[in-house]
Amino acid sequence: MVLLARASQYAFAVNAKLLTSAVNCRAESYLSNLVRQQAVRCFAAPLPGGKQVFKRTKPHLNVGTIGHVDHGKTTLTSAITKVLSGKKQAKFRKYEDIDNAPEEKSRGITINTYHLEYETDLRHYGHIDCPGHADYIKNMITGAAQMDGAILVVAATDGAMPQTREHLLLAKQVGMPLENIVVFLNKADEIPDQETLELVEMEIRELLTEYGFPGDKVEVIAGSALCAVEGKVPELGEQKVAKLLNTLDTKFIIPNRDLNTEPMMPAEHVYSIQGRGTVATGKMERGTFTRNDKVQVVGYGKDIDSVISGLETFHKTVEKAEPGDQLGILLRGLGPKDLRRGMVILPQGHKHVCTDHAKAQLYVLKPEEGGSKRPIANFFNEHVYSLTWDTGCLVTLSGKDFLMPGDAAEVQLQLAAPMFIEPQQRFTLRMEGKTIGTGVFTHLLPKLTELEKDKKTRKAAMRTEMERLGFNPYGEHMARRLKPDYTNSPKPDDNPAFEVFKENPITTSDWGKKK
Ligand SMILES: Nc1nc2c(ncn2[C@@H]2O[C@H](COP(=O)(O)OP(=O)(O)OP(=O)(O)O)[C@@H](O)[C@H]2O)c(=O)[nH]1
Repeated sequence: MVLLARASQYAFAVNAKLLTSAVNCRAESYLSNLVRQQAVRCFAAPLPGGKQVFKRTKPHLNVGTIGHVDHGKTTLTSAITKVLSGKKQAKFRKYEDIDNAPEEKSRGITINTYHLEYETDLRHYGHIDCPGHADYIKNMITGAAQMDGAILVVAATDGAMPQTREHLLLAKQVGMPLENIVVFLNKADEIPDQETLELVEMEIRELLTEYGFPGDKVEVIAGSALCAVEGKVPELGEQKVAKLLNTLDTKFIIPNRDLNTEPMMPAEHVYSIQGRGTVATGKMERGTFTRNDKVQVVGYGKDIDSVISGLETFHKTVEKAEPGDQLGILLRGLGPKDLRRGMVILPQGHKHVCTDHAKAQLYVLKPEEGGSKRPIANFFNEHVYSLTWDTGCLVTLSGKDFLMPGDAAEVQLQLAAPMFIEPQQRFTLRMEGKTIGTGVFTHLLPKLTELEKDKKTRKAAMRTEMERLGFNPYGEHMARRLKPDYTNSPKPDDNPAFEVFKENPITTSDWGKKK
């Protein structure tokens, strides 16, 4: 019996190690095969020695690289590990180790988020390298949901580009503290004159202020990630990366970590290990989990009971998972089809009720904020992103025919499935590859009835709306028909949704509290 337990312990330890390296890889189908193959091998030849235990010797913070495609996020991630590897505070990751999925290699872009750890003299960091390409914004959002702070990478050769703006908005939307941002003005090796660098810096500071960050106070570091990786021009490379790390250590605050509340972890990825169970990875939002805790996984209309049979962070066993930890939770008895990204792990006996219907305060972005020119009509179909989940949703308005870009209003969202929602939880609305609105859920409403969910009922409601208005408000031409008039657009001071984003961000400790 003891042997069996030992064997299974080894198997999980080794599987989990391989799994964590799998977590670090990015093509999921490729990975699940890899994990399965390796799992079989591990059972056959368990390695002696077990697993290292994660020791909390330094405060932990989750940071990540965000910014426009090709501005150098992955190169900077690699550069950080190179600089710290010299002090044995990180394992050096080459560029190819980070963008290692076949499609990433062939296209030369990041598609999935990549998680790694490093430490400085003062802190332990979980680092998430996010994709910059607009097509992979979903992965960026789930990656950003786990960050406590962001390194905005802007190529000095290009300046601010569309995803620089969109990532700033999304970073803010996930609720990271506003002071936890630093700008790395990359590719400074290609800019011969100081004046150009200063101009780009000014532009970025204005942009930060526009999005509600303290633009005049944020540290902007002009340097070159490539020089740091290649060990050239240290005053642009290594020294600037060291300065960046110093900023993370000294300027970034550690958000309030609430240990004494009901635990909650949204799953960012799900991996299955044949014969052992399923692992959900993600950031522990609040409370604590330990091995053998009885849990329930909720979301997408499911609630499934399980038991935590293993907890890991960055290849090491965790005895007690705490808020902020980037975890892999092995869930006993669950298959790969039981779980999916976006589901949330709660303790059994929790009081949370998932719903597919909620009231929210929505701000519709203007085109110059990265939004669309199209107004949002009643019964409009969009896609909503919150925590690590995303699903289709229908927007209903009250007392208004349309929401124009620049408008803020109370709306109701009818989701395609019951999801984990709490008052004050932030969300993003996207349509046709564009972020068109941001908001916060304010009230949970009772689940939709079968009649309300019925497609025919919804189509009939849209038809009635068209008849009432005397035209079709759902087509693309609406942007031409209803020209937004920004003279009536609420100013930041009287715009309640905008205010929500301006005020102090919600900390993890607020999330469990019912307002
Ligand atoms: N000259 C110069 N080139 C750089 C620098 N940093 C990165 N690059 C180059 O810029 C290109 C893009 O770099 P990546 O690190 O892949 O950019 P990214 O932002 O991670 O791209 P995505 O993840 O796909 O959004 C690569 O060819 C890098 O070698 C730098 O400091 N100077």
